[in-house]
Formats: sequence, structure tokens, C-alpha cells
Amino acid sequence: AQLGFESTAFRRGRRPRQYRINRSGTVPAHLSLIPAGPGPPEPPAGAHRPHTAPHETESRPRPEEPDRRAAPCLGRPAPPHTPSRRAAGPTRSASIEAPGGLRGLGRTWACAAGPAVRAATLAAACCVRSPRLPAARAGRSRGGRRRARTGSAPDSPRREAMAAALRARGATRRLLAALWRRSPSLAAMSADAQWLTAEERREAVLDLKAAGWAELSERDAIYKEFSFKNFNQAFGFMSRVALQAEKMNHHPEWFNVYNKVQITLTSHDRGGLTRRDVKLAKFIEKAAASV
Ligand SMILES: C[C@H](O)[C@H](O)[C@H]1CNC2=NC(N)=NC(=O)C2=N1
Repeated sequence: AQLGFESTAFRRGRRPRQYRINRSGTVPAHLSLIPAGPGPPEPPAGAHRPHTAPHETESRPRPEEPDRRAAPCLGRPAPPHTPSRRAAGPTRSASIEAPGGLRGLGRTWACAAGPAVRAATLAAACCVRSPRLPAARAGRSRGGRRRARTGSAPDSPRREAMAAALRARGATRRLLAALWRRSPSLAAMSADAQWLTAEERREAVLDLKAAGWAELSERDAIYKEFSFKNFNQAFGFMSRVALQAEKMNHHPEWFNVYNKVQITLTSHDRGGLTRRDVKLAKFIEKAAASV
């Protein structure tokens, strides 16, 4: 497969060089594709880590905070678009097109590279380095590759930018991994948020019973029958409730015969009464009163 790599900031006007990776559609492990978007959770130690070149996992000083000035594109996948031509005006952009068919790729990344962001930063922060290009053409001498691997101090602004970009990338990955690790607890927290505390439930049911609702004995739900002047009023009421239900993604169980509407509220995904049922019941009371 052909990876089209065009970076005007990188090429400074020379004909963009096309990078090529193997035809199997896989990205060899020693290629470094730096996901700028929220990547998958960090694999457990020792697990297969796709798209991370060996030298990128070696020890390298990692600042606490990513230096975003060096690699503004990290953390932001770009919408799919064709490789950009030289952008007119003060800023230039570079993009890498990874056709959807490539395994593990299929993403388009763009780096908004203002004049101050050097080509080396783009090369480090957003590019896939082809294994086929001789070291010199890949924009780094053999010594430079050794220095990047060992983390020894780079000796030119271009290498400084590259080292800063790689450090920023590492810090960003660690940040994303920490967020991914925490997400199960966030999900659990939102689940807990659905349930009513005992006190909240007691107060809510008291108010709803005062409005004519009843607790069902055979399941954890509340029920009420509404009567309207005619079918037209009943259906208008149902239409308003239906729109609210869609908005909340929380729907009543109901039955309508002419001017009667029987409604049961419970949260199927929780197997009982939750805040959503109370909220919908309060909306239903207002809708019935305004018919
Ligand atoms: C797929 C859809 O989001 C879910 O089925 C929603 C739809 N409406 C719902 N309504 C109610 N009352 N309980 C649910 O658990 C529920 N889940």
C-alpha cells in the first residue's frame, strides 16, 4: 500500500516524497505511527504494542507536561481529507493519508505547522517513517538515530525539535493511558448517579402518590391512568410525552384507548425506579396539566 506523505513545511518546496510501506497492509513494528487522537488503553506490560518502534519504548527523559508547542498536532485526529498541497498564507499544513484498508491505520492525521514548527517536529510528531528509505533520506543520519535511541542530547535545532516532539508524544500517551484506566470508574460513577438514594426515593414517591401515581407491587415501577376529554387531547398529550422521552432516551410503558392513557414508568436497564423515572413523571404531570 502507498502511504502518501506530503509535508510542505517538511519539504520546503521540494517535490513531496512518497513513503511506501509493505504490501501486506500491516505496519511493521519498527514503524512509528503516532496516534494523535485518543488511542486504545495502554496494553499490559509485555503485551504486543502495535506501531511502537523499539527505540521509542527505550528510556527517554519525559517532562511532566507535554510541550505542545513542539507538536501541536498531538491529540487531534484530522477529518479525512486528501493530502494537502502547499498552503498559501502564513501557516502551512502537512497531512498523512493512510488509506482505510491498512490494518490499524485508516486514519488521516494533520499537523498545523506554523512556520515556527520545524519540519523535524512534523517528522517526529506526525509521520510514519518508511523502513525502506536509507537513513540519510529519512532526514536523520545514523548517528542521529543512535542519539535519538540513547536519548543523548541532540546537537541541532532540528534534532532538538524532534526530541521535544517525541517527549511530548510520550507524555501525551501516558496521559491518555491514565484517562483510559480511570474510565471504568467514571462509568461506574455515572451508573451510581442513576439510582435514587433512599431519602430521595421516599420524597419522590410521596409527591408522585399525591399526584395520583401508585407503586406497583409486582415490580419496582410507578403507574398512573390519565383521562382526557377526547382522543385528540389524549394523543396530543402522548405526542408531547413521546418527544420528551426521545430527548431523555427514557420511554414510558403505556396503553391508550380513546381518551384514556395508562402509563408505567421504570428503568429497564437498572431493573427498577431511577432518577429518570422521577424526572419523566414530573414532565408527564406538567404535560397533562397543560392539555
Ligand atoms: C437502546 C436504548 O437507548 C435503551 O433501550 C433505552 C431506551 N429507553 C429506555 N426506557 C426505559 N424506561 N428504560 C430503559 O432502560 C431504556 N433504555
